[in-house]
Amino acid sequence: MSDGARIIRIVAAVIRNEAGRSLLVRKRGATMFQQPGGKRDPGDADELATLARELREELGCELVAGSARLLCHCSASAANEPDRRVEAAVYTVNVRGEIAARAEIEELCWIDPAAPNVPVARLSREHILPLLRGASM
Ligand SMILES: Nc1nc2c([nH]c(=O)n2[C@H]2C[C@H](O)[C@@H](COP(=O)(O)OP(=O)(O)OP(=O)(O)O)O2)c(=O)[nH]1
Repeated sequence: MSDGARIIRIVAAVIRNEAGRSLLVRKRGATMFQQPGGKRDPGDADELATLARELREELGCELVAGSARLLCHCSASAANEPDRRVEAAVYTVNVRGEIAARAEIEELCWIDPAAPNVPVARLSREHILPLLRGASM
């Protein structure tokens, strides 16, 4: 596989509640929890359009316009495809509406970024959760 084919580009969301816990999702058939989000579709105007669409599809909630802040760009081996790397643009966002597992999402979990009590995919565990520790963004 060429280097380009090995890379999966995604846009990912950090959603936090009042207690500072962060929302992770587990897809059907997967064991690891990861950030809500996904790959850009050809019809998406930009990264935030991708994020808004994925949040609607996966969680049934709406991205609050103007709330997204770029947290980081990061990369790790992909959770569900070990021979590939995932490269992510990660945004902290506010959402509106009730959050519920939809489509291919089997389980939701609000974790303490400093002490997740579920198995967490590498991108989140190594790069994203460390940025959230002690911060109540
Ligand atoms: N969404 C998301 N994907 C992640 C994370 N960490 C990580 O390794 N991945 C991997 C899992 C998958 O191999 C790939 C993303 O694929 P995906 O299946 O979530 O994206 P998608 O919803 O757009 O895909 P698709 O079902 O439309 O094909 O990136 C993460 O925190 N969030």
